[in-house]
Amino acid sequence: IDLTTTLNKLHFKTPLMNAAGVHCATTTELDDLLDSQAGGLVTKSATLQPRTGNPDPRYANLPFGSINSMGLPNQGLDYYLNYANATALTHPDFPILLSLAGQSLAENLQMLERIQASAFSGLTELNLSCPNVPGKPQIGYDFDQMKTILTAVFQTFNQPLGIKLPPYFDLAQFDLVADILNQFPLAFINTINSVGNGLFINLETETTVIKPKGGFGGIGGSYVKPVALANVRAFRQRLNPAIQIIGTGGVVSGGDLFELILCGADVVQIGTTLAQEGTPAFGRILTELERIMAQKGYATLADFRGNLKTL
Ligand SMILES: C=Cc1c(C(=O)O)[nH]c(=O)[nH]c1=O
Repeated sequence: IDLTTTLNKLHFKTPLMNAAGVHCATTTELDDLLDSQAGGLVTKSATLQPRTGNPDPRYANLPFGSINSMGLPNQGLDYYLNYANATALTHPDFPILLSLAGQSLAENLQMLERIQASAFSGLTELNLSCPNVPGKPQIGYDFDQMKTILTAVFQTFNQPLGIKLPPYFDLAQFDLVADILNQFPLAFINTINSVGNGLFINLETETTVIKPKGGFGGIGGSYVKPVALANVRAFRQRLNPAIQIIGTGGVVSGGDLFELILCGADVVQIGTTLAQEGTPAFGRILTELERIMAQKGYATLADFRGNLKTL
């Protein structure tokens, strides 16, 4: 069984990695990912300066997933850029993605210029879908702003770039967003980010379970797998084949991983499952995938990638 895959110029030994924001905010967490069976890693979405984020409790595990309103806590771009450049020396072939979530176009352009001026040779993921910074609407739902940002970004940045998208729930929106994205030389899209602004209640105490934003937060885990499958499938059907897809959302088992690849994902990320199970989740899920591939007679991921059949 050959589990290798590529994303732009990066070669992945396995198609599974962390989702930005989970187990990737500090060098300790990032080194943990390096030593795991993950095929690559992505750093916590960065802003130019460090941020402490929203007040606790800002994350909760739920019966079928998780809710979070972290508020973009991170160590600042230079911390992650330095980690990426140091790791490239010790692990030259390990794929590293830098995630950015600037709070303005100017901040995103400043960060891209700093990355471009550095020795960084990995992939950059521009997060257009953070649902948890109070007062900041998700760029991914403002199509004019998304177009403006992508135009400016591609005038500034000449390294491979992908974007992290929020989930969409309407076929006309898939058409509209894909039409915008197909106008740009994107290396990849990553879909989906958490399903924004859900609410979970503690029935006993009649309270919310997280503090920020009155308890509203991004939903992840099994709850969102049908949404992730649909978004990967819809964009694979609509996007220029040169734009690859990272599939994220609701992956708990090897079967879930298989399904996202069947919808067209080139690489798959886990967030909630990694938060709950730790890095052993990578080996468990990959072993389950290999068993399914062997049972079905598939030797490589390309044997079934994107081959979902309809009735
Ligand atoms: C970058 C901020 C994000 C956050 C956050 O830091 O609150 N949570 C998410 O579920 N997705 C995000 O994109």
